[in-house]
Amino acid sequence: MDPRAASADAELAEALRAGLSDALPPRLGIAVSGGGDSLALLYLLHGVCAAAGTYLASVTVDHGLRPEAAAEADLVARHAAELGIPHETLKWRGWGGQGNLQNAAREARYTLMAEWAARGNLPVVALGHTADDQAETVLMRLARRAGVDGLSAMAPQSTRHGVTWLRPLLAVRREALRDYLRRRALDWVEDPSNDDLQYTRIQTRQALAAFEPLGIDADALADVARNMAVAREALEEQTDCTARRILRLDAGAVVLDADAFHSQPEEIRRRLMVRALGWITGNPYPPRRAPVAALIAGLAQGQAGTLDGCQTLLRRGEIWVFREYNAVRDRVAPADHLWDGRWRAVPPDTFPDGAELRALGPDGLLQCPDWRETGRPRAMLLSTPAIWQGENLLAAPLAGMGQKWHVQLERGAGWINSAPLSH
Ligand SMILES: Nc1ncnc2c1ncn2[C@@H]1O[C@H](COP(=O)(O)OP(=O)(O)OP(=O)(O)O)[C@@H](O)[C@H]1O
Repeated sequence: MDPRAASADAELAEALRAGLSDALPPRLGIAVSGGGDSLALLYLLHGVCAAAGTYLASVTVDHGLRPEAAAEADLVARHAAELGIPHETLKWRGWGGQGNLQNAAREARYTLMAEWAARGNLPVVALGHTADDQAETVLMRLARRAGVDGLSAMAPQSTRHGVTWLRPLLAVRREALRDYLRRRALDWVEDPSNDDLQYTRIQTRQALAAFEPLGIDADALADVARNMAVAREALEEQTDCTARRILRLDAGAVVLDADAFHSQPEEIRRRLMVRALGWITGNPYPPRRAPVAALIAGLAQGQAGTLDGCQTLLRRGEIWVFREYNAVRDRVAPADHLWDGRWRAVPPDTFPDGAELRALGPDGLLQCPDWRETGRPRAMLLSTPAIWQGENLLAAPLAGMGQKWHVQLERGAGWINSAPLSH
């Protein structure tokens, strides 16, 4: 091999090792679309895994959206066979013609691949995202006016559907991977949608080329993402520390010391509020910045507010964030089922026939003479879980009625804070 090619190969292997940072797991999966990035990763990882004694298995999802898809999956299968790597093709035929096709295909792809990984006992799966993908993601996030989190773009390691996804090529340019394949005379698939301007990612790719003369190239934007990821980690750590000091959980609500909260920097206040809302609703997507800022500004003036199915109010120097009654008033579940995605009832002995979980509401609260002794705001108690039999209130444990019943939160404090908190 000529020395320049050998040194390009060595550089790539080194970049991959740096991208893997941690030791390889004993069993690793790899998702290969047949495109240049993931095919090069297949060959690169084959070498690294063989040296490390790691078992490697590969997968391709055939979305059935293009006539060539099956042949492309076969191409990957042949490459894998050549290397002695097990390969499986998973077929997706679930497109119902509704909504955004790219999003539906991606969601289905990750679900299918996670199921494959679970079946094959592969807790970690590698993906072929490159510095170019990262840069395009940063640009697309700019269009959405992202902050530090959004501009951190894709993480080198993330968990989804119970699988750890690795992106060891995030610092490697797409072209370097194609050169690697060309040096080996290996064919890859060019996705024909690359020429199709209707997809934002493709438009972004082309816009990036226009920025290059200004020094805003893929390497620069991938660096921005890394810088933002470091800043994000510091902000999260600061949010953790602050939460441990000024936040407590009470009966499914989040309670914050108001003075301490308002003396925090704006970004920490925002993160605390977003965590509180997310812990209550279970929604992994944070609300937009502007309404969160408005909610916090309102609280500083002593005003109650609502956002994302939650309510906030200020009472005796504390900010209460809790489920909004209107968001759960129509939610009904059999008493032995989960209610509002997070509550479970525990009966004194067995569940009575026809017992249901519903919000306590104003009528129920009238039947709880001791509710004031709980120290909880009235508005908050309205949305707490109560056990009903028709119109008959059997118990409202969080409002001090029917003490033999209990209600338990399924969602642990870990959702809001790494520190153990009581509820
Ligand atoms: N059909 C597929 N089968 C297996 N793996 C795939 C498939 N499509 C994509 N991948 C994996 O995902 C990586 C990223 O692919 P691509 O950039 O096309 O996906 P995306 O949809 O743009 O991004 P993301 O999947 O992160 O949302 C590939 O390098 C490959 O590892």
